[in-house]
Amino acid sequence: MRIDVVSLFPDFVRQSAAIGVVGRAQQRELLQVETWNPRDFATDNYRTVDGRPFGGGPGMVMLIDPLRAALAAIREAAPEPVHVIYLSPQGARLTQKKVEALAGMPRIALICGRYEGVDERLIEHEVDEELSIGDYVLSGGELGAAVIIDAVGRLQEGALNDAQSAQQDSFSDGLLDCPHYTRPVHHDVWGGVPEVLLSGDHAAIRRWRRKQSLGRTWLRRPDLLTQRALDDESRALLDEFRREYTR
Ligand SMILES: CN(C)c1ccccc1CNc1ccc(C(N)=O)cn1
Repeated sequence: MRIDVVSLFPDFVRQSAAIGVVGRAQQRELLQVETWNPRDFATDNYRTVDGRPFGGGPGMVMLIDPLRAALAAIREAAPEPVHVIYLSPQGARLTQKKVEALAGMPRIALICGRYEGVDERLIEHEVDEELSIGDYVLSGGELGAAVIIDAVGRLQEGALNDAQSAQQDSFSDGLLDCPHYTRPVHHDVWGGVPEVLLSGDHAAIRRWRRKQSLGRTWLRRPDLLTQRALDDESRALLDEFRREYTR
């Protein structure tokens, strides 16, 4: 998969994508991340990328033409069609479901706004999808781009080893993860570890973990539970958790 990022701070995006699982995915050519600076596509001597807002008011707006030229260069750089995403607080909330959809695409382009954002006509004519990583205001879209690169990059076939993909699965079935423990078995300040995890009874351990994931999701993110039907076994485990919880 190829991801092209349009940003006034290309180093930030490139360096964050060079680290860890995503960096390794790039080395293995499972993922390609390219950055494009709109300033390199500005045609005036001052390499201007922003303009004063029509209608007045504070701040600046990113100009259409440098962005449009960068997108044209992106399209020209490889044959596959490009799905163009604009990161902004006005976008649809990014979810794992959306990440999985993006991870299956041959190419995406991520446009990172700075200042007060970009001219609406660029969004109207060039952007396929506006996405937000959460309901908060950042100085630019680059952190959103880094989030998408990471979430999509780790889903590329071969990016994760077995342990990591198991961890991915525990989140991906729409539930929160269960608690995890490691040595010491008995911590002199914070005590012990749930007995079942020391029992060696792998069926009981699987059951306990599933019950904890269901229970935690019910306690902390009940909204996630309404989004997915529970099979009979999960329903029974959750009922058991709830009975024990209120006791
Ligand atoms: C300057 N701002 C507010 C702005 C306005 C419009 C577009 C881009 C930006 C850049 N900032 C962003 C970008 C994304 C998110 C998000 N929640 O995904 C938060 N902030």
